[in-house]
Amino acid sequence: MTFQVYDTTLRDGAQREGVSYSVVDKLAVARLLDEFGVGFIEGGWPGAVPKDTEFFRRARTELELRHAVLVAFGATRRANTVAADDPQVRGLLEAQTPAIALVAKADLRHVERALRTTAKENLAMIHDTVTHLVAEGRRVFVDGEHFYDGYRHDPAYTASVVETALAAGAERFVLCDTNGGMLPSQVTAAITDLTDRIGVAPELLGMHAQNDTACAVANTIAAVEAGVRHVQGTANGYGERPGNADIFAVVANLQLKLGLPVLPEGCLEQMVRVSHAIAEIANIAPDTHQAYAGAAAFAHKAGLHASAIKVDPLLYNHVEPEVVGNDMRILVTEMAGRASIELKSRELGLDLAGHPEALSRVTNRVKELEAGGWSFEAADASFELLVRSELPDAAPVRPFALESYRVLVEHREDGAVVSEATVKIRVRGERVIATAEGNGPVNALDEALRVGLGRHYPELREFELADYKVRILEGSHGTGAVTRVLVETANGRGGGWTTVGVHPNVVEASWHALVDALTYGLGRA
Ligand SMILES: CC(=O)SCCNC(=O)CCNC(=O)[C@H](O)C(C)(C)COP(=O)(O)OP(=O)(O)OC[C@H]1O[C@@H](n2cnc3c(N)ncnc32)[C@H](O)[C@@H]1OP(=O)(O)O
Ligand SMILES: CC(=O)C(=O)O
Repeated sequence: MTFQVYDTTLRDGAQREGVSYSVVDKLAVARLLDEFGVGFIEGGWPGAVPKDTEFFRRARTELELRHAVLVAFGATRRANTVAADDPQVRGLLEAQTPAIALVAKADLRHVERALRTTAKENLAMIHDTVTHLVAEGRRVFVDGEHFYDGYRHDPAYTASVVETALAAGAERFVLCDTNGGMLPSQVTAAITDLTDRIGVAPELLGMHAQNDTACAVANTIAAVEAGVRHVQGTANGYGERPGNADIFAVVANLQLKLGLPVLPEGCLEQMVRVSHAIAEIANIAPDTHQAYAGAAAFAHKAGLHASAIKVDPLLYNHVEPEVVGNDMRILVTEMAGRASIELKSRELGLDLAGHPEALSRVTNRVKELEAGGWSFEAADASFELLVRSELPDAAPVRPFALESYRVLVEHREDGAVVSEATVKIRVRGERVIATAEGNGPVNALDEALRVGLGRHYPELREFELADYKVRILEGSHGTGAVTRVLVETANGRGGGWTTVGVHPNVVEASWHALVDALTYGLGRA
């Protein structure tokens, strides 16, 4: 039986607090999920949510899916009605999707207290709705809401819900951990007990796990290990409350750990791109530390890790990052050893392997500076300048020598605050004095430097101060507080670099970061 990867980013994922997709967003997310190779895309609840109705209407002409089947989601008919006459069920057919997912009550307490109907009528609601939709030519999935809680409370009744749905023609019965309270061992036990009790083939079952115990991915994998062959999840784990099973981690675990080829060839490598693109559309900052897809998923800080990675990257990576479209990165911090510095330098195109003394000097310097509040982790450009200054053949060309700088901040009578900076520098043998105004002292200093250097370095015009971050670091060991400044510079062609400066005085800290930014940028230009 074919393994089914079923995505519900556009339905359950849209139930996450703060997410609100437009129809255009939903179409774009569906295209991305298709590129990732999922087999099913649950697009929303037509008839209940107007945007979802519109999504399915536009999908008919605007979506060309290569891998996925579009699924409309809804509920069984209401109690004591006829499925064919239920407007909500009609809405599902009007979406004109090849497949429909029905949420059905699988916990007797919900039947009696939320639906306020009888055990028997709930089974009839499921049976009638499934047979009606199957007769209309639809593939039907039944999501058994609160399956696990219901199975604990009254296993015989919950098992009869599963039997009713499958007997009515449902393609899969999906075991939902709706409240997300299960642990993997409990999932395994329930599935084993259910299959023993009613003799259902586990391949006919699916798994839908909410993440309230932070076990959604683990619970999904446990279900697969118990024989389930349909998994549901959402991009980046978006979903109601803490979310859903992250479909990227689920699929990667299935392919790379259990050896199940659940995606078409070449699709797993799309993971990072698709994950980040969907985060962008959802307007949620990508989770740097997300397993597999996060920017830090293969980032190594500890010196000992780097020393083994130098021998073989797989000694400290559980898989090769490239298989999910990610990259390994070495972070340079106070925890770096010589191997970290060597590997990071290699990443930047600088070979320190043949310069053991320079390598030791850079390692010691990084440790010293980090102890004083510097941070090179996010400031590759400053790190590169530090390495280059230790390599005779690669030493950075300093574009100017400083004689002095001065910054004034003027609060005028009308409330305007203006900053003015003057720099006195030597550029290619010439003494230059330049003054400029800015909306703050750092902006004024940056402008004054550009005025002073502009005639000799016209390429400076392309550089732009893109971001500026300040952090006050509390003093320790009897030292005063220092200020750390990170400056991000854009090169006007979509690229950029980050530099760092540290000093008790914020202007001086900024000056260091600015000078590094210009030195690095001009060196590259
Ligand atoms: C576990 C999940 O996440 S399932 C997905 C849930 N998603 C959503 O709820 C998002 C979309 N929902 C909606 O737009 C609305 O809730 C609607 C259109 C579905 C229903 O809206 P309303 O008719 O105003 O009802 P309301 O939301 O207050 O209550 C739901 C009704 O559906 C009934 N119901 C709940 N589950 C089911 C079910 N599985 N089968 C049939 N009826 C159900 C409830 O008993 C309640 O009926 P009542 O009005 O007679 O009390
Ligand atoms: C269907 C669903 O989203 C749930 O039971 O959690």
